[in-house]
Amino acid sequence: MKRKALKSRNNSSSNSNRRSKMKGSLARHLTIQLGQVSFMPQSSRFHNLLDESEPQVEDPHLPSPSPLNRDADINTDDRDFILSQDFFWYRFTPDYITPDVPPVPNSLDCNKENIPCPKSPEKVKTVKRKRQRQNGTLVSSDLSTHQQIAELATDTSGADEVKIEETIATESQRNPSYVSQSAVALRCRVMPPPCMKNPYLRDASEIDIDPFGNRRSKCAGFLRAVIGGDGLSRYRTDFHEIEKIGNGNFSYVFKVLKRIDGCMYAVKHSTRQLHQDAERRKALMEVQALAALGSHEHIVGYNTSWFENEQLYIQMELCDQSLSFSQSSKLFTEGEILEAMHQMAKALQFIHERGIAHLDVKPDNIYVKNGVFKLGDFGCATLLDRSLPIEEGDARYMPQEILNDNYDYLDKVDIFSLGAAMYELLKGSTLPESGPHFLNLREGKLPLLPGHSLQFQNLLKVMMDPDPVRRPSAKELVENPIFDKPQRISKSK
Ligand SMILES: Nc1ncnc2c1ncn2[C@@H]1O[C@H](COP(=O)(O)OP(=O)(O)OP(=O)(O)O)[C@@H](O)[C@H]1O
Ligand SMILES: [Mg+2]
Repeated sequence: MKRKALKSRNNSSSNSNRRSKMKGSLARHLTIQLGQVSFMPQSSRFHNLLDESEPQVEDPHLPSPSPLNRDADINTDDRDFILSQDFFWYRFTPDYITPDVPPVPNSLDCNKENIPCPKSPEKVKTVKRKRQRQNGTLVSSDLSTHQQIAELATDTSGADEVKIEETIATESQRNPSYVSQSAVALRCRVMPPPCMKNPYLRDASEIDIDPFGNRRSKCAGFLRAVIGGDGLSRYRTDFHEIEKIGNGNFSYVFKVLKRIDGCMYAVKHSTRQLHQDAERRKALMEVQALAALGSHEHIVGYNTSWFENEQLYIQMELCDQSLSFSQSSKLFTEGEILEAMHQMAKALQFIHERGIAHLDVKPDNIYVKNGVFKLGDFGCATLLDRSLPIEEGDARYMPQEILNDNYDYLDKVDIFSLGAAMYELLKGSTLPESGPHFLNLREGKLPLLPGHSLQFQNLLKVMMDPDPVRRPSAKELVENPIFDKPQRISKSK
């Protein structure tokens, strides 16, 4: 093991030559390993870091440098360099750190049995210390020769203390096939890139955030937040969090700006860590259902999902609000409710035709976006053929047969729930969770709602029939003549 400290830039000429050689080697190596790397001429301590973290001996496995790289060698000899932030950004995001692919063997190599397999990088012990800067030179008295030292903080003018990070690396971590551990640690300290403005969005300029604010003033907060279980956060890396827009029994939902495309999304993540495999598999069913369904106008759009810190994150289309009373400041008109019901019936027809039941249809899980209704929260979705576990949704919207563990007509469970949800919206107050009114609703006894059309109420009554067979299918519902006449959809009641 060997110990190195950051060097000042006034090195002897022999050191300088050695460094130049190393830079050439490094440039070639990084170009090969990481693809396109942009070099920006600039004096920087990043350069020193890279000097220190790379091997000094050229790797015989590496292909010869391309003419382009040779040029880079020649042109870079006399200068200091900083790898652009994009380099760290795109290449050192943890999700993208993969062992370097060993050189592709040609036909002559096929018989070689001892081509080394890439090993996973070992964990490094990281120690943070504060060091005194004296006359512009770092004091490094207490470091062993086996430690690599990287100066990680920007030296702000006038500051006489800088944070440095000492990464204690074993020789095996210095395998040139990998992104160096120091660089990965450095990635933790690099600020997020600015949020991009999407020029194709007509109202992009109205985004009410300072896209660079995160870099200017909240860096410290970001750094603290970003360091999770594995030290890095895909959520923080890829998204700028705007605000919390909802929370269910199991999840928080945030409005976020995706940095790379400049668009707004909703990201939902589980409230607690999912330690057990079974829990994770259960949680995954939601995204698997969404992904299998694909895109539909009346189903919330799904983008991607990932596990982070033992929580499942789901990126999806951002909607304006849900139909729950807690979120909407106004009561809905009968025309709006009819329209919502028609659109939800189309969503149910779509998912039932694909053999899936939602099992948690309720106003909280129906979202509105630009006047279009969308079914969301597929956390209870299951297969109609009962080949998957069944977890019933909110009891207020469940029919009697589900409460009796009869799962023969799961598609009709959704029809009952939709009827109950629409009845609730028409009535203007939440349905009971138990008691006589709860039982009456399950026996088909719906108190009449004065001021609303009988035709609509009769339809709700048949949707909530105690006998699932007598309830209409989603397809029949979509084709009900009640939706034929042009609906007057007033904005508010
Ligand atoms: N894509 C979205 N766009 C806008 N708001 C959303 C979106 N997804 C969820 N929400 C809001 O977050 C709330 C909670 O989301 P969701 O219902 O998916 O979480 P949950 O924990 O599974 O809920 P539940 O308690 O119903 O099981 C929703 O009621 C809605 O208000
Ligand atoms: Mg929900």
